[in-house]
Amino acid sequence: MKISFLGGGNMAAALIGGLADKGFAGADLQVVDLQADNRARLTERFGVRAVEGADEQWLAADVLVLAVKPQQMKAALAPMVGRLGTQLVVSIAAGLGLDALSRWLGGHRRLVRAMPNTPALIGAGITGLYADPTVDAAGRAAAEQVLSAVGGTVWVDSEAQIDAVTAISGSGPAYVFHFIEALQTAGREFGFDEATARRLAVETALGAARLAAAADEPASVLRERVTSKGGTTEAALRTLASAGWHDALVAAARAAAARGRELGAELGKD
Ligand SMILES: NC(=O)C1=CN([C@@H]2O[C@H](COP(=O)(O)OP(=O)(O)OC[C@H]3O[C@@H](n4cnc5c(N)ncnc54)[C@H](O)[C@@H]3O)[C@@H](O)[C@H]2O)C=CC1
Ligand SMILES: O=C(O)[C@@H]1CCC=N1
Repeated sequence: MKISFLGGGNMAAALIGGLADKGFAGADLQVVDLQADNRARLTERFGVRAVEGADEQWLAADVLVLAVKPQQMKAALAPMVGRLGTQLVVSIAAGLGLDALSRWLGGHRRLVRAMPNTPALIGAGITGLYADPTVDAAGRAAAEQVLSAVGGTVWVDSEAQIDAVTAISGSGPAYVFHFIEALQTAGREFGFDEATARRLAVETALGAARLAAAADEPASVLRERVTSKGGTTEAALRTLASAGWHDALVAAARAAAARGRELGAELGKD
């Protein structure tokens, strides 16, 4: 399978790194990026061909991955109109709907929306996928193969659910990093040096996430098991409850989903 990337930024580099780890040869991967330094970095690291604009060789791939920012997408797709054949096009852009992408590609419908996340950089991503109903099983399998190079994959039942995936796992690493930042702040306040505060916070997040992944019980049961009656955790959780922490996170995810829909509506009307 030959894969070409439109945009060679953070997410494209993570995907290319994952594919290289899975045994994809540099010769089967290509990138278009406007920035010379991004092109040079990707060629040097992974041996991929990187060009400034979509030429025939770049287009002659089985899968084209759209990895530019949503605001850059329409202009980036314009040079491709009328030049696509049977390629599967996989967009990882937040918000942008299949109808807008298809229109900007001159009516191409062999399209999949995917929403990965930055842990893809270390092969620990999770990606939501939704295919245009016209995409066949082979097309779905190809999209899944690309994204599973960097972690798990989940197919969703409706396109709207891609905005929900964006809100939970696409943006989610930022919520977790914020949580780590807060625990680190507390660690520093207690007098630990930066490295120790960081280690205590990060290992806690990592260990708890691994335990949650391995356990049969829901997270609520695992939480209760940490919480001794009249103990320290109870005091901490009472403070979180009075600060509305749980509801704030749910509201944050709702805001992310709403922003995804808004981006789609704003940009997709062109
Ligand atoms: N950063 C994240 O956590 C996630 C991002 N996404 C989506 O991935 C997409 C890419 O995001 P990042 O990699 O973070 O952005 P980025 O800004 O790192 O990469 C975009 C790249 O596209 C290039 N570019 C811009 N216009 C171009 C054009 N007309 N032709 C060719 N190349 C062009 C830029 O030079 C840049 O290198 C976005 O649509 C975003 O919504 C999806 C999941 C997670
Ligand atoms: O913030 C964003 O719009 C992108 C999509 C998911 C994560 N980052």
